[in-house]
Amino acid sequence: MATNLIQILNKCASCKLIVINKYHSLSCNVIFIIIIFLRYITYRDRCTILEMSIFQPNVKDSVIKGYFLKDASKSSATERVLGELLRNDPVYVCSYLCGGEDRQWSQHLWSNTEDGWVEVLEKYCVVPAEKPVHHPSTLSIINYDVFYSFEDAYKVLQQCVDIIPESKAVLELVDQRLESKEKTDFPVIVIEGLDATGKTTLTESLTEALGATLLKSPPQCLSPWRARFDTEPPLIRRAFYALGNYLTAGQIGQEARQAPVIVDRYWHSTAAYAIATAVGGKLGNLPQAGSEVYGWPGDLLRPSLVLMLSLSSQERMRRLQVRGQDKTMEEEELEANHLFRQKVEEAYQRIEGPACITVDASPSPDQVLQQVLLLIREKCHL
Ligand SMILES: Nc1ncnc2c1ncn2[C@@H]1O[C@H](COP(=O)(O)OP(=O)(O)OP(=O)(O)O)[C@@H](O)[C@H]1O
Ligand SMILES: Nc1ccn([C@H]2C[C@H](O)[C@@H](COP(=O)(O)O)O2)c(=O)n1
Repeated sequence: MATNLIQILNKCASCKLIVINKYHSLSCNVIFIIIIFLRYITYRDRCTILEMSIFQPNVKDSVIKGYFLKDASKSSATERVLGELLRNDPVYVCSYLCGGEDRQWSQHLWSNTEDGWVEVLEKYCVVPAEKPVHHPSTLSIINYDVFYSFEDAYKVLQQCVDIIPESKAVLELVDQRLESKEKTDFPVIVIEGLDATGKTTLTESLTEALGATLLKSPPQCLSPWRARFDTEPPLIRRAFYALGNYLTAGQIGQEARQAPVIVDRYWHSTAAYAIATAVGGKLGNLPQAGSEVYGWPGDLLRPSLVLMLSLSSQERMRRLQVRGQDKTMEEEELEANHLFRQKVEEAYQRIEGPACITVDASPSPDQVLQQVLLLIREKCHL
């Protein structure tokens, strides 16, 4: 990362300013103001803004997300206005200067005093560093992209009530959720997979074949708010889906007293999409198999069996075209980004407690059904 910073700095010609803010700790209002302001000055003064993170190599939760602002103007207006905006908020502000005979870059920390932002005397040299073992995006997945307890996801939506009024309605529904026991009387079978792999087709035929109850995550009762939360940043969006799983878990607990339950998407989807989105770049950047990010939340009902439908990308694309429905943003991303699709599938396969079993979804609907019924009979003794 330090190398990246140096590469960026070396392309800079004059004094630069970096604003790093900790997304978790800043109120969303402040973040929006900063973004609007940055867009405004970018437009006016030809500043460049890059998303940026700082982190200690291989140290968990050390990633701090922020912005790198490359300010081409000679005036100090940018610093002044930013100083005003950030007066009362816990942000780190640093500037980078290139100087001396060796033209070395140095980092200068800024401090928020009664007289405004002032540079502290201490300064640090910017030097290249070894490539870290863990990709920085994997150091802050927990409780930012993936939530491992009801409480952690709930807290996020609670903090959003002022800026996203819909959160209140979601929290009210979640407050009335049914409690689920650890063990269910009848088997609970989850069907997972990328879009258009045949989940709806299979879950419907399975439900009929087994005389089961069909449930979904997120559950139907969250539908009015789903599109709203889909436009939010990952922290909020993923907390919404995490809470959806707890609502579905309550329904599973209730329904599995009377009959087997089939579930169309559950925790594997929530975690796999979130991890694949959070991890930038290549497949190898995913946290290694066995990492705690692939663990199951301790307080979420565990299904008896999780099956992941897998298809070649050509056949999946063909089915998407035949279906011809509107695509969600993430579906579009899947089409455009083969790498992302691979990362989602790989993350699915690494999730544990229970792990998913991959099913070849390319045969005819009836053949897939028969194959899955065999697996269910073998694993769940149904
Ligand atoms: N085994 C199959 N062989 C051929 N076509 C199939 C098969 N299963 C489903 N399809 C077709 O592929 C399309 C996508 O299937 P389906 O809607 O069941 O997928 P899905 O995984 O539920 O998608 P999404 O997650 O986007 O809702 C549909 O047009 C469906 O009729
Ligand atoms: N339990 C779930 C279900 C869905 N999601 C997210 C992951 C994708 O962004 C999208 C896919 O859903 P679909 O378009 O197939 O309805 O929803 C999740 O995070 N958790």
